[in-house]
Amino acid sequence: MIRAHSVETVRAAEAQAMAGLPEGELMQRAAGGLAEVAAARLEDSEGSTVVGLVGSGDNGGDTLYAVAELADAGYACAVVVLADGGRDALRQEALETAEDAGTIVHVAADDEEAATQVVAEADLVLDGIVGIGGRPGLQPRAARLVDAIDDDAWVIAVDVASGLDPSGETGEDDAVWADETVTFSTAKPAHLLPAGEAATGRLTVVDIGLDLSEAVAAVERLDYDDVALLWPVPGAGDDKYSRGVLGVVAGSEAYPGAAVLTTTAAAEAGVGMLRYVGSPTPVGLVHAAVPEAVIGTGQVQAWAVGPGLPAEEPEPSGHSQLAAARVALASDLPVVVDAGGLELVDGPRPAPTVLTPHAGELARLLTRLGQGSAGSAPEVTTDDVGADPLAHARRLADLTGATVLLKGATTLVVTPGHPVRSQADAPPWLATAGAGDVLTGVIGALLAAGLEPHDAASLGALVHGVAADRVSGGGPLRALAVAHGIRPTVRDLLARGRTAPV
Ligand SMILES: NC(=O)C1=CN([C@@H]2O[C@H](COP(=O)(O)OP(=O)(O)OC[C@H]3O[C@@H](n4cnc5c(N)ncnc54)[C@H](O)[C@@H]3O)[C@@H](O)[C@H]2O)[C@@H](O)CC1
Ligand SMILES: Nc1ncnc2c1ncn2[C@@H]1O[C@H](COP(=O)(O)OP(=O)(O)O)[C@@H](O)[C@H]1O
Ligand SMILES: [K+]
Repeated sequence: MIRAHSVETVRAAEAQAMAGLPEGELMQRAAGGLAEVAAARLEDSEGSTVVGLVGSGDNGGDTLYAVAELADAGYACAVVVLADGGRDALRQEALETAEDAGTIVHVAADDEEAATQVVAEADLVLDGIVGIGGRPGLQPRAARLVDAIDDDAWVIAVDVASGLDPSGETGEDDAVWADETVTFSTAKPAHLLPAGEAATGRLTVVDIGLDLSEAVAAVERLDYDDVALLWPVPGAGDDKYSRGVLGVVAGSEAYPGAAVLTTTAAAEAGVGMLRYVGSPTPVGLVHAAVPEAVIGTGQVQAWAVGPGLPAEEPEPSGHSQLAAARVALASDLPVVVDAGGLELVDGPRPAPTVLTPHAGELARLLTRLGQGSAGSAPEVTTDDVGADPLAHARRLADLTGATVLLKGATTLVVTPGHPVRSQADAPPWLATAGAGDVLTGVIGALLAAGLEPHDAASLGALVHGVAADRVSGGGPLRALAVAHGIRPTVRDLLARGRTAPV
């Protein structure tokens, strides 16, 4: 699992570590790790020129010491001082170390043209303008210099791409767009959340010896090795009932295919048994596509409700299905709710619940629930959710007490009282009709097996994304192929856990 810690948590761990170390030791470790990564990238690209953009804080200090090491190693190095107050605003010791190693120093406020030219010619740029002490956005001069960076240069953000909100709460267009971020001891929330992830680029964590083992993470991301830890694997004493029965209420006369996608995905995820509740057309399709499924209601351990259910009043043949959906939602069993099922959600349920909206569904649901309780709450639009996905997912989680899985390129899983999980495993090809129905089936299978909603949702998102990536192989995919990709994906990810890491 990749963990990101808040700025406050990192600063506390830093203070604790500093108490037992000589002054400046952490910065030396950070600079050493940074220089090592930078040298490796220069070697790979056969680059020779380095420019450090240096702000007034410790992020600039890291950068100056790293540039000094690179200059010592023979690279042609310069720094551009962006701090208000020029050279005087910097740590003099760090600046002198860089200069003594042969680094050329430009002060942007004194000669912006010369600074711009040296930036434009660099093969590798170290962004040390601001780190975790940064406020969102770049000052105009910094923005102009960042604009001058050559498209072919390799841009390494030191700790956090300058201009981002380190907490990843607010998005910011005016930021350094890094190819890679070298961060220290732990990721920061901006690295894993939609607001900062794209500007972060590849994330490299350099250990500088901060102890965060007891610290609560702000954001988590499951990785491949977590599958073997979390996936429900049957034992010799299990039978189909003990492994978990999933009831699926999905598909309709209008959208019969959703029933096939959801049940196929649940079957591929290895559910103990499947019950399917629907009207005649989807029943016929499920019979043909998933002969393992038993038709009709019965005892289950969890429900998957909603893919392909009409949001409006169903055709007469769908009335008993709609009633089954309402019974499932009113039950004390775990339920994953998607698509049309979300229209039936009117507040907290007293049982484990996963709600899986995309941005538009989340906007509609928040508008409805907000207006239901306050009477005059403003409408929430899809654009509002897109601009601040995490805050809106949190709002629905707070209103319902449920786990909210907000779908997108980065899928967020928000459960009150837990660190946010953020999964970015899928290729953009997954943005295709029916892909969400597959996800619902996988999460339903995991709930039926007894996983907590937070784990079921995030593990489901991971496996769904990895399956899509395999099926795509860089090209188009269809939702049914993703459903059929779940089984080999889980098999291979489980096998990873049984062998040495590769
Ligand atoms: N906390 C830690 O554990 C460690 C931190 N280190 C480094 O120290 C950094 C944090 O250093 P600081 O606390 O000095 O903070 P920063 O270096 O991130 O920046 C703070 C300075 O930048 C100014 N500033 C903030 N936002 C700005 C903006 N948008 N435009 C222009 N100026 C802005 C502030 O007024 C302040 O003077 C980390 O990111 C990391 O690079 C490392 O040296 C080693 C260990
Ligand atoms: N740009 C993207 N990159 C990767 N995955 C994406 C992207 N956009 C959407 N997805 C994923 O594709 C799926 C789409 O689901 P959904 O919107 O519910 O479609 P449908 O309702 O047609 O099944 C979700 O799992 C979502 O996270
Ligand atoms: K930075």
